[in-house]
Amino acid sequence: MPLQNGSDVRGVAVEGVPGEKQTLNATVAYFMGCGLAEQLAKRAGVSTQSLRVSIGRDPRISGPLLAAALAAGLTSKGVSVARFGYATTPAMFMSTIIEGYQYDAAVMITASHLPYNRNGFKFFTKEGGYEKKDITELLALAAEEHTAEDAPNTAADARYRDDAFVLSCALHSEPGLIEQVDFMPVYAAHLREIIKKGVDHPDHPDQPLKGFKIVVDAGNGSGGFLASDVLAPLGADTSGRQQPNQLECSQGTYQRKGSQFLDPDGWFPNHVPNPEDKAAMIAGVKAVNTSRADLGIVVDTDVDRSAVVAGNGTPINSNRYIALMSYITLRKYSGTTIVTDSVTSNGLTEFIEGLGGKHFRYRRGYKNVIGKGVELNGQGVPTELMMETSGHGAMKENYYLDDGTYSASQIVIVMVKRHLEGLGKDIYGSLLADLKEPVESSEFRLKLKGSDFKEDGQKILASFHDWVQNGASGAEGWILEKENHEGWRVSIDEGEGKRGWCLLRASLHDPLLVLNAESDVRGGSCEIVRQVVRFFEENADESTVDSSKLYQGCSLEMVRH
Ligand SMILES: O=P(O)(O)OC[C@H]1O[C@H](O)[C@H](O)[C@@H](O)[C@@H]1O
Repeated sequence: MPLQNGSDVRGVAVEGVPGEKQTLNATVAYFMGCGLAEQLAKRAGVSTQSLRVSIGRDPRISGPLLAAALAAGLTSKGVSVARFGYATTPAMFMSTIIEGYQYDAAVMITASHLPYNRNGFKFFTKEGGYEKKDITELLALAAEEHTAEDAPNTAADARYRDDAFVLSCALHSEPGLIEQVDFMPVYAAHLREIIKKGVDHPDHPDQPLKGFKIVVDAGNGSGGFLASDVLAPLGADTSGRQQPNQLECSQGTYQRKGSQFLDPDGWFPNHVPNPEDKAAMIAGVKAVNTSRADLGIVVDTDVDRSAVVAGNGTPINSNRYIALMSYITLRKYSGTTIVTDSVTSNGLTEFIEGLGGKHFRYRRGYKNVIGKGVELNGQGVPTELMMETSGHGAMKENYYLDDGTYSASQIVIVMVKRHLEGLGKDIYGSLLADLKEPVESSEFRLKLKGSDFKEDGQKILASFHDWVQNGASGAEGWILEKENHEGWRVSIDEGEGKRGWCLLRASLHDPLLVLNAESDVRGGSCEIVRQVVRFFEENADESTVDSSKLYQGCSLEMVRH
């Protein structure tokens, strides 16, 4: 897809800097590369000439330009660069680990599940993803380079003409330092080994998935290789229906239904690849139902998030996905702690505790969730799984890597092993029977209007705390949860032994307050929201927050289970 004067590369976010959306273009990517060269060389105590960095990208339309600019910045300092083309975020990290490759650092160009015109960089060394402090240091180094006298003098004029800028950089960079590397087949082989070892099939160890139909919905992101290069070579039927009379007519040709949207297309023409997105999950369910598959796998653009669909068509994302991964983890590591984000259902805690595990309900943000797991292990608290309702999940045994591929592989392994034990192919009814789900759940995102939105949001949250604690009218039977790591989660007595909850918190990245509510009774979610409306009417100034969404009726944003 041709780029138009770089207009498509605006609004880039650098992962790891919550709330500070960078307006990056190729010029900035170039300087990011210069900064990265310097930062890594300093850390490793080696010259930039001996550094090796890999760059991958998802199919987002401005990816090639940003990759070229980043590579030009790195090579201008003498760093060797490997360009992988389409890749996934977990694959990029693994390029720092897998023998024979072991790059000093890896960069993924992606904005995860966000639309085609958004971009971000994710940086890795073999120690893991960059933390906020690493990004801050990198941005400072990049900014220094930007203002340095020896910066290419074309930068200023070309700022808004990124393609021209990249071209001029390319002319100055040393092509001998850039190598095109076909890494994804290596990574796919690594994943196949994980599944083979995990299943350890007594009869056909190299084809452990023979006899299973598994379909993938990659949403035209980078995850299509899972069907063709991982599952199919292991013996799975990834196409679905076998009978000619069941083929579906599409655009005049008969096609086998099954895995879908496998080809990378940065415009995401079918649905945004995102397991949190209803359209994406509906598409995954449809693929499983029409192909009568045993399992469906739905991934986001860069495949650090995933969800699955059970053979009976039940979508397993959010709380259900965490529950399933908790079951798998607790079978291997009994009694372990599982860290999740803050909006998980009460039923999930009961489920984890029922299996003998401990649930640490922390904050939103996968980096926060994983970081807490690392911290707990450091303190001697065994913590094997860290997972968000968004589909981000990491296991200690997998380098604490936020890896949707690994989670989905674990589910494939368990399904096959259970089948070998004579327990059938079902992974829903039998494994999640004890997971209590709320009757209703809802989420409302309320805009903070002012320039001091952070402060305004904190003030509103403080009043909400007092409003609940003082038992204000409307908040009778509302009790602040004992552990609150962001905003205020309230446990709500709904009568007859039933309990709902709501959480009011500030969004991680945007000027928003977010209200989540779950209820154990029909109409209960609306009732909770009605009380929160009362709180806003009495305590929040209309000029600082737009709470009108709450009035627009619960029905719009409420999901009935
Ligand atoms: O705080 P919010 O606006 O709900 O967003 C929070 C979410 O932002 C992104 O999607 C991150 O990838 C998630 O890890 C995080 O949980």
